[in-house]
Amino acid sequence: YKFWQTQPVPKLGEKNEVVEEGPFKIVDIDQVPKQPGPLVDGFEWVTMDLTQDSELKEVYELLYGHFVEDDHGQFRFNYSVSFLKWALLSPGWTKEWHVGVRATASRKLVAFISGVPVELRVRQKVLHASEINFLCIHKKLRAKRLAPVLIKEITRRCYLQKTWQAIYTAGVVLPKPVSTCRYFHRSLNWQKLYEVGFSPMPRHSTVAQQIRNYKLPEKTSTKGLRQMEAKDLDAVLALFKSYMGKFDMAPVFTKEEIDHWMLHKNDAPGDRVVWTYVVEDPDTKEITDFFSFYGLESSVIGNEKHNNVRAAYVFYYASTVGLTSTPPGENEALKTRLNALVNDALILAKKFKFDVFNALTLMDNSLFLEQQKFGAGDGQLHYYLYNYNTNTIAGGVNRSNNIDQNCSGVGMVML
Ligand SMILES: CCCCCCCCCCCCCC(=O)SCCNC(=O)CCNC(=O)[C@H](O)C(C)(C)COP(=O)(O)OP(=O)(O)OC[C@H]1O[C@@H](n2cnc3c(N)ncnc32)[C@H](O)[C@@H]1OP(=O)(O)O
Ligand SMILES: Cc1c(COc2ccc(F)c(F)c2F)oc2cccc(OCCCNCc3cccnc3)c12
Repeated sequence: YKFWQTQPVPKLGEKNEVVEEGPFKIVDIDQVPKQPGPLVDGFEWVTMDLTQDSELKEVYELLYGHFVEDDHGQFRFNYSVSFLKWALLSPGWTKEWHVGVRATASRKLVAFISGVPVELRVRQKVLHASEINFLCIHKKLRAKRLAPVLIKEITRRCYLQKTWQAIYTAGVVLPKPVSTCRYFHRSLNWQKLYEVGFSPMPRHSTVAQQIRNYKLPEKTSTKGLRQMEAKDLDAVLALFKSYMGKFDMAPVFTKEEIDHWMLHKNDAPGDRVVWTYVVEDPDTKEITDFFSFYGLESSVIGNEKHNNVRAAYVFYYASTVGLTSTPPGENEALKTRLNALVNDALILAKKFKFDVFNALTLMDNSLFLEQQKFGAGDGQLHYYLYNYNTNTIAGGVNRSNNIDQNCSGVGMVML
């Protein structure tokens, strides 16, 4: 960790004594360089303009070929252009935080890192932070210590905008996870997941038996369930605010952010990214629950029958049933309600042709994962905070990496 031990982050290995939470360092903005640091010869810094479809397409192509793969190099995320627009042009975005590296001669985009602003509550403190994602270096430029250069550059640009903290996730262990969640998957199209090599055939089972095991009803069952509309914004905002208050770490969204992150715009060009449903009590007309999921494809590398897997990911949700101080693990009403809602979400995701429904062990997900037939994945997602000393937050898994019914303190879903 030659680079990370120079950074304002906790050291790995330090025993977890309780700390007073706060920044590691107070930054003097006058000391922050006004210009980027040097890049290796033949390459130059660029600030992307992602309002230009041509530049958005360049980021898409870079990520399509060079972003996160699974350990066996079988799958690679395939973030769509409309997904990247949604993720990177969110309320308060600035082009300064869309950082690229181009080869000077060819103009080819060879590296990228991004940030978008988020008001992030960590226990009782709200941080004006940057959500860092899409760090990507072309495969031909790997292992040249370019990542620390990119990280230092986006740090400089965040500091110049008086943003002293950041949140980021990674599948790799770095100094030092604030929380760790585990991947879970619920098959929707078992045969395809088997054919792409994602789902193994359990011993003594058959394709027919597996398909039967994951069969879902045609219709949803929750009374009053319907797609979210603009008229629901205030109700969803209020419900989100009170539900998310129970987690140690969660975003504080404005109405504009609920609109952006939850509401699909029917006239938006390109493929749909987010699906949000509300439950309207037929009598009181009150919005008692909502849930959402986002769509993200993974390219299948080297499979003659399929080149994509369509995955839906659990996004945010809330239920009035969960607004009690009862510990979630003891809130049978919440467990019942969430299982009904997620079962409906599975039915809807299958209707929208998703092959798999993915979830982490964060929020109150451990209340439905087993009952809804999610299987544990071999991936883990580590959460990190930059320049903020934080006591560990429960990630919904225990020391032996199994579901912890006491749920999780993580209420921040990263894309
Ligand atoms: C206040 C504002 C602050 C803003 C910034 C907050 C921090 C943001 C931090 C970034 C959040 C990103 C969130 C996401 O997007 S996570 C997804 C990251 N992207 C990928 O996995 C895509 C495929 N992989 C690649 O493109 C490259 O392998 C990357 C770019 C990942 C590393 O390139 P490369 O393989 O050519 O290595 P190097 O020789 O240049 O550099 C080696 C150094 O880099 C450290 N490394 C390796 N992987 C990661 C990683 N995922 N996060 C942080 N650090 C990482 C590594 O420990 C070593 O440092 P040290 O061990 O010597 O110390
Ligand atoms: C990723 C991921 C998986 C792997 O999913 C599949 C991969 C290939 C398949 F064929 C398939 F069917 C999958 F379900 O299962 C998950 C379950 C829960 C959450 C998951 O990813 C959380 C979103 C991660 N964002 C990408 C990322 C990762 C690391 C750093 N920055 C961004 C995942």
